[in-house]
Amino acid sequence: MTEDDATMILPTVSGGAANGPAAADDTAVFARVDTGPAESGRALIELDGVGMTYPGPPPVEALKPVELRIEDGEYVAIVGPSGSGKSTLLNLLGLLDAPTAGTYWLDGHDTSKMKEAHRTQLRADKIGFIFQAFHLMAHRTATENVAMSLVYQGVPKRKRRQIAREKLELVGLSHRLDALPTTLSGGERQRVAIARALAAGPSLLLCDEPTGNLDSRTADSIMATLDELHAEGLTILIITHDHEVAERAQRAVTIRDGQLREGNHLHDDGHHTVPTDRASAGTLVMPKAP
Ligand SMILES: Nc1ncnc2c1ncn2[C@@H]1O[C@H](COP(=O)(O)OP(=O)(O)OP(=O)(O)O)[C@@H](O)[C@H]1O
Repeated sequence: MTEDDATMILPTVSGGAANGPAAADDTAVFARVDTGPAESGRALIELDGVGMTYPGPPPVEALKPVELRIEDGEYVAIVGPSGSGKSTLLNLLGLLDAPTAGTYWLDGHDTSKMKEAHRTQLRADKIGFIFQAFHLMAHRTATENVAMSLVYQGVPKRKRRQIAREKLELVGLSHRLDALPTTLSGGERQRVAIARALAAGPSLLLCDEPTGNLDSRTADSIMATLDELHAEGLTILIITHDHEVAERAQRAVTIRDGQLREGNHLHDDGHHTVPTDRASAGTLVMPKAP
């Protein structure tokens, strides 16, 4: 198991604006001092005027400057049609890319002041990723796939394997510890991916269409697992265009043409709108004028 292997766990983001104007001084990581009015919870994610313009040519403003607050322990779905900016937002929230405008606070850290190495470490410490296509390493066992995610944390090999086994047991795969991904069903592969995402004890689970490759019954059981993780206190953010997946979340936010709006407005005929009074204490403010 090498660090090169570990870097393969995350897909690379091409054509983005990483290391753009947001990257600055690696030493400047400020803990945010909350001097505002008392909030009902602690913000895990705060976007302050965060925007993303791909340089092009021609330049594409994929995310207009937005404000978004997600509190620790929330379960939020971001819904939007194709091309609305979901992947752009996911890449920013997951620290896979840096915004070209605004400030992103993750768990009190101003990520826009960080250099890439620091962002990578913060990402490994705080965020677990689940992708539609699982992104498992084909020639590694389930245990190895999970254990590799801990290489960045400097966890000794023996401990990595122990944690991997524990997480695989947690998602119901104690009988498949040494299985290769090709011998697992789609649902089992996604469970390995969930175990991997949980290995480092993240604060945030970022899920990109987690059931997109699964039949409806398997999808339901994966969503039930996410429900349980949320009940145990994990903050979960799902990016999806699937209405049923979005409805399982506590709160929905719609993205359209790079702009955010509270509630599920994926089908704007009014029949599928999730009332915002289902939302928890998190707040979202309409984007500022550019
Ligand atoms: N690297 C890039 N360079 C230039 N434009 C880009 C780049 N990546 C995305 N875009 C554009 O930004 C907009 C938002 O794209 P994004 O991939 O975030 O949408 P999406 O909602 O994830 O779409 P889908 O659901 O189809 O994956 C689109 O107009 C897209 O063409």
